[in-house]
Amino acid sequence: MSDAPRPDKVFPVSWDQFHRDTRALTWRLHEAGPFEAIVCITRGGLVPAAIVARELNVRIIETVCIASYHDYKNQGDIKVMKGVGPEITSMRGQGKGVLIVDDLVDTGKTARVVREILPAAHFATVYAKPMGRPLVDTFITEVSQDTWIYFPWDTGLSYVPPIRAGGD
Ligand SMILES: O=P(O)(O)OC[C@H]1O[C@H](OP(=O)(O)OP(=O)(O)O)[C@H](O)[C@@H]1O
Ligand SMILES: Nc1nc2[nH]cnc2c(=O)[nH]1
Ligand SMILES: [Mg+2]
Repeated sequence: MSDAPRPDKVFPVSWDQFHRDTRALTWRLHEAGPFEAIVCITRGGLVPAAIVARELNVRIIETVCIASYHDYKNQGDIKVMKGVGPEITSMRGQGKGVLIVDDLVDTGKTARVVREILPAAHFATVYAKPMGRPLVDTFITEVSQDTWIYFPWDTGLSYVPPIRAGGD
């Protein structure tokens, strides 16, 4: 018996879908900008940040390194392992003109911590769950709170049994 997680609902996302969703996010951000710099929340924010930076032609990219989920669905204390550097903090107005990018917002705990660091920055995620949604300025797709999103970098192709077992 596999001890793989069995979530209530799952939302698997392919590379292709992730790229399309992030591009759609970027169209909205293009209207909300311009942005001088991107701060991505590692590690999940690295992938959308690369796509957004390419589309919006942003060359200054900083990381804020945060860990909270030790394993599937178990969130511990938020640990800021690396904050943002002086290139970002010395910018005018507490993050004005800075775009924060993450893959998703769930409970909003991570977003809250990063917003404290850069209160005037624009916060964008590709996906949002209801609890975290108020903390995000721009997102593309909302999923229910009891849904677990599987990103393409966390998954691989595998056999799926038919919906009706056996058959005759
Ligand atoms: O809204 P919250 O409940 O705080 O959850 C959202 C955060 O959880 C995930 O990161 P995680 O801490 O799992 O680290 P990772 O990005 O390195 O996978 C995700 O990438 C978000 O950053
Ligand atoms: N992969 C993934 N990480 C998360 N961290 C918090 N919520 C989620 C989720 O739904 N999927
Ligand atoms: Mg993350």
